[in-house]
Amino acid sequence: MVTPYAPPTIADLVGRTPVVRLQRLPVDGGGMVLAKLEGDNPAGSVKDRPAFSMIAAAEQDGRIAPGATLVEATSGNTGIALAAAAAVKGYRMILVMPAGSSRERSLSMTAYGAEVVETDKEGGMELARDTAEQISRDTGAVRLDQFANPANPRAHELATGPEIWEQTQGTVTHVVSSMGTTGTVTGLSRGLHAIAPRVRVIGIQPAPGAAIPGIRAWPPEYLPRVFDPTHIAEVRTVTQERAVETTRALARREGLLVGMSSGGAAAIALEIAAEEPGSTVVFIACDRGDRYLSTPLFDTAGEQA
Ligand SMILES: Cc1ncc(COP(=O)(O)O)c(C=O)c1O
Repeated sequence: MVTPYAPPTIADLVGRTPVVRLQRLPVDGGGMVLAKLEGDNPAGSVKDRPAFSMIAAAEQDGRIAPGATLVEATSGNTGIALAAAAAVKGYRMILVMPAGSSRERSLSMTAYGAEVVETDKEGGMELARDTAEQISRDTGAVRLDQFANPANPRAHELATGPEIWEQTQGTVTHVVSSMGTTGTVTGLSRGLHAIAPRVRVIGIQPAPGAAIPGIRAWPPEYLPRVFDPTHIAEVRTVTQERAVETTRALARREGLLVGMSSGGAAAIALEIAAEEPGSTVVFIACDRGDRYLSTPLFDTAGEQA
């Protein structure tokens, strides 16, 4: 019997992102460093996985049906991913984000048909989260709440972690992931622990005062509910300077145009590989650098290449 042609949908293209080996950044006699390129997801970031997973879970629970309105607080990538997922599923999407995020981000969201509500920059993500809650109370819009929704880490537990194991043919020794909602680090550490408990998963947060889009060192009262440190070996901090420097080096010396949180994770991955000869260190490259071209991230005019 001939199998009928079944072309993939956009949801089918989420995940199975490539892994590439760094070639020119120095590891000084240490291990190998690999980047998992989450910017290759269809809406451009690691957040495509939880966006499609949270909407699918809400549909399965009967919390939403086509025509429903959804609301979410987001620093950017989740909003873009949710806007894409809501567009193809037929939901109205309201996204709440602090003012001052890169212009590409809000334009991408509105291009997908979402509505963007900007909150005061000084209030940060905490105010955006409180505002999304208020909109939900006032209008009945359904909150997906990526900070508390188990479908966020589950997407990484079921896919991102096992993918890393398979793609490295079981040689991975360390995985480095920067922490925003902490869904990626929590989920992939669970998924990897189930297969290979010896793999060390390292979370990255910004050093005090560092502004790295998408990641945060949370005050205890705002620590995301999805956070589960059980299988996270350690949390390291990265300065903004090192994150920026490494992001630029990834573009100029590796041909990898990624965002600043990816550069922060890469800096720590290089540090670990230098400490551990024979290691295979995978870092999560959360999104693509072209999402930041209107910001100073790659504005190196006058600097030495
Ligand atoms: C650029 C960027 N890096 C890292 C992260 C962190 O991912 P997670 O929320 O899974 O911790 C995010 C999350 O939105 C992000 O947008």
